[in-house]
Amino acid sequence: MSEQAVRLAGLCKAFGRNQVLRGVDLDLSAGQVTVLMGANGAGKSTLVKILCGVHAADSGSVTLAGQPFKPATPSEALRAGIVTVHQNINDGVVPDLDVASNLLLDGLASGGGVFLNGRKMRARAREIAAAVGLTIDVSRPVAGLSLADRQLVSIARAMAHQPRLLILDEPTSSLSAAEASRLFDLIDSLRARGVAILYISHRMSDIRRLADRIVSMRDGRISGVFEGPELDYSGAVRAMLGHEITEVDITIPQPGLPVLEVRDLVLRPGARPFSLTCHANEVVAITGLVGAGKSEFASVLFGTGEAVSGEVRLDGKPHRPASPRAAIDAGVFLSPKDRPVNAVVADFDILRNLTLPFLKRHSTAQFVRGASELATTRRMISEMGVVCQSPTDGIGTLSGGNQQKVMVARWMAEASRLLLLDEPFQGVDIQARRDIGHKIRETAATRATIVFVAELDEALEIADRVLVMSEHSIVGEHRNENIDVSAIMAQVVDASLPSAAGQ
Ligand SMILES: Nc1ncnc2c1ncn2[C@@H]1O[C@H](COP(=O)(O)OP(=O)(O)OP(=O)(O)O)[C@@H](O)[C@H]1O
Repeated sequence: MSEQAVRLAGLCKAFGRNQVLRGVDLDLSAGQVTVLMGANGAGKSTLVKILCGVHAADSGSVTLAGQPFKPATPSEALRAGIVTVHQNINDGVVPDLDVASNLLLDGLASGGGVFLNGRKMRARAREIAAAVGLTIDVSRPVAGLSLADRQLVSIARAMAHQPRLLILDEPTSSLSAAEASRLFDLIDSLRARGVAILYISHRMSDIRRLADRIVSMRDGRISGVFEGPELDYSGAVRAMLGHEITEVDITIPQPGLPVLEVRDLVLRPGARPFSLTCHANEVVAITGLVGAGKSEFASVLFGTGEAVSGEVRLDGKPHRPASPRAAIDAGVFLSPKDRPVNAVVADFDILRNLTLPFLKRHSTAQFVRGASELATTRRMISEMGVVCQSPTDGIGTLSGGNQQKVMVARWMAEASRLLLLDEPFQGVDIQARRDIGHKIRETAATRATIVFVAELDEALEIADRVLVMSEHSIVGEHRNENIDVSAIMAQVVDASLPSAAGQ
């Protein structure tokens, strides 16, 4: 039996009238990875925020190595050895500072600052970065880094401490497969050194790779604990949902008329030209590695990027939007990836966030506009299963996954010709993924052509066709019937292989 590092007993927490934690009892052991699973809004991040000193519990207790533990601030928790990598990436870094300052910040703040000059600081920062396998110019400002690199900086920063408990809240959602695998190796080595690890994720592949034990949470309570040599993954999912997962029904329709026609498009100098056609009522997925050019393609269609050459037509007419506004007016909508950074307006409520792009379309009379916005918002909250108290809740009071649902819903509330969804399943739980998948198919069947960017397993769950992108070009196209997954995987990693099906 491993040594018990942290014990939570009867933890309760409410925000106003919203009782979020309802008596959580949980033990975390040294040298063990406990995966915490729970639907969006179940209370996972709130639990984490109590452990790391962001929130205080209303009642209940935490014991750390046998001693009562009630951190009043995040730095107090950090000094006690509780290291947290948060879901919202900006919680773990200071974007205005450079990488070196971010990596050394906690030492400096706690009086451990012995770094007299910039050269020594940078050398120490490089050491910290190298310890987690991060190779990056440490004098670069964090604000200019990709989300994945920012996350690695926040992880490296956390590793600079001697963690007793390491908490990772959905750490892989914006990492490439190679970056995620590096993180998993790191977790393995920390586990071997006796660190207790609490890992929160909606990704089954992460869970299967890492879990020694799975704890399911539902409605603010622990609803199941699964351990032993054979972990019961389906049992854990059932315990977190309270029911079986409902699957998306895909009946692939005969393609309608062409809506989007792309001819000999070159996304970057030197990239291979590609062509494709997407038809009315079709659901098309694009999959590929991080950096393959999927988001760049979407940005060309949405007027935020430009191709080197080639032609795009929408309903037979040339489509070269000079701005997102021009794209929206032509009926092309884009829900960008990394929505916490790229889309959420933190100061607005759900209603304003949801209706923001369409303010002009709602009636000009103030009271009518209010009523129609409210009705749309209520409908989307219900259809997407957003867990909230009211449409006028501040967006920041929603759980991460529920914010994501609102941002995807934003673009499904109005009719479009072509709806582009970049990573619509980032941060959402397994049932929400099916619900959004269902909504995508329903929207396509009634009023749009949908092109979405996703992981292969997500693509196969809901798309009519799967396109593979590599090195800024489409290298494979597969109708989602009797699909050969290994052939797609080969194309994902090797652009030189021939396409399994022609255009
Ligand atoms: N600062 C806050 N003010 C008000 N309500 C909040 C606040 N933070 C969280 N909540 C509410 O607490 C509930 C649980 O949110 P929490 O972020 O803990 O969920 P979660 O399980 O981490 O979900 P996800 O998988 O979506 O990240 C939600 O209903 C959310 O609206």
